[in-house]
Amino acid sequence: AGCSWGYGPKNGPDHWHELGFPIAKEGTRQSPIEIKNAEAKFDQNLKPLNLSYDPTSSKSICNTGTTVQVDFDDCTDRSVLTGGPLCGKYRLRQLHFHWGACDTHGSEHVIDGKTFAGELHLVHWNAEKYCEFNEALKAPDGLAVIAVLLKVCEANQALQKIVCSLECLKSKGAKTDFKDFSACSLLPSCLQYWTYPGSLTTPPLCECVIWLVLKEPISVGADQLANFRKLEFGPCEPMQNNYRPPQASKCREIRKNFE
Ligand SMILES: COc1ccc(C[C@H]2SC(=O)NC2=O)c(OC)c1
Ligand SMILES: [Zn+2]
Repeated sequence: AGCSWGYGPKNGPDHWHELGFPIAKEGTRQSPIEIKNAEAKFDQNLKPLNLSYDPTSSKSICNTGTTVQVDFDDCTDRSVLTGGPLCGKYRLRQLHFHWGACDTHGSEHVIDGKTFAGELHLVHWNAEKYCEFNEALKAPDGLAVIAVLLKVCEANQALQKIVCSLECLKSKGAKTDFKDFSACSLLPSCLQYWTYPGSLTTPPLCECVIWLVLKEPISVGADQLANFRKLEFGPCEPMQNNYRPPQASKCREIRKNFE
């Protein structure tokens, strides 16, 4: 088997199509994209996002080798997302981050030409319509991912519990208990969003995601973000720039629930 995908010069986003994921090049709804606010259409029928997260549903936090990820118990409807453009109940499965080598870039979505220092993804799947996550991956409405942009300014108290756990997650595969974490504490106060049909932003790049990109970023302290960069992809390879750049919009409609 060829070298596995990653974010390096030989196995990064520009190579994913030749590493077994042709959809990277041939797909019609690949993510992330650049969001141009003026071209997004206000849709009065878009409902507010309705999040009901049970903090006791958080289980563990791990270094996946490409990001740091908090996993939740998604066997029942303990933490769910409804509303927005969504039909049905989407269960929170995991949250993870993307960030840069420096504070000027690192986000996956780009807003009117502006890149952010990083991006938080809260991954949900349509457990009302599909029996299991892997089935949802094959469906155009299988997943709903909330994207929150990270801007470097004051430290973020809600992030601190994650930042403190990073020192024991340096190596790929490291994992530790992560109980009683309130995912909603990471969200900004304003939940206005852009929404568009897209994909996973890493292989297998399935075109199964309804994206919900929040307009309001959350803050992260410069030294908090510096701690993320101490994680490793692999031995002596600092985990940074683990983001895919924007992909062709291919005339997709982006809607927003604000004027
Ligand atoms: C095999 O299933 C997968 C594989 C990868 C991811 C993670 C991707 S998708 C995203 O939004 N950001 C990422 O890094 C995933 O997430 C739902 C599901
Ligand atoms: Zn992601």
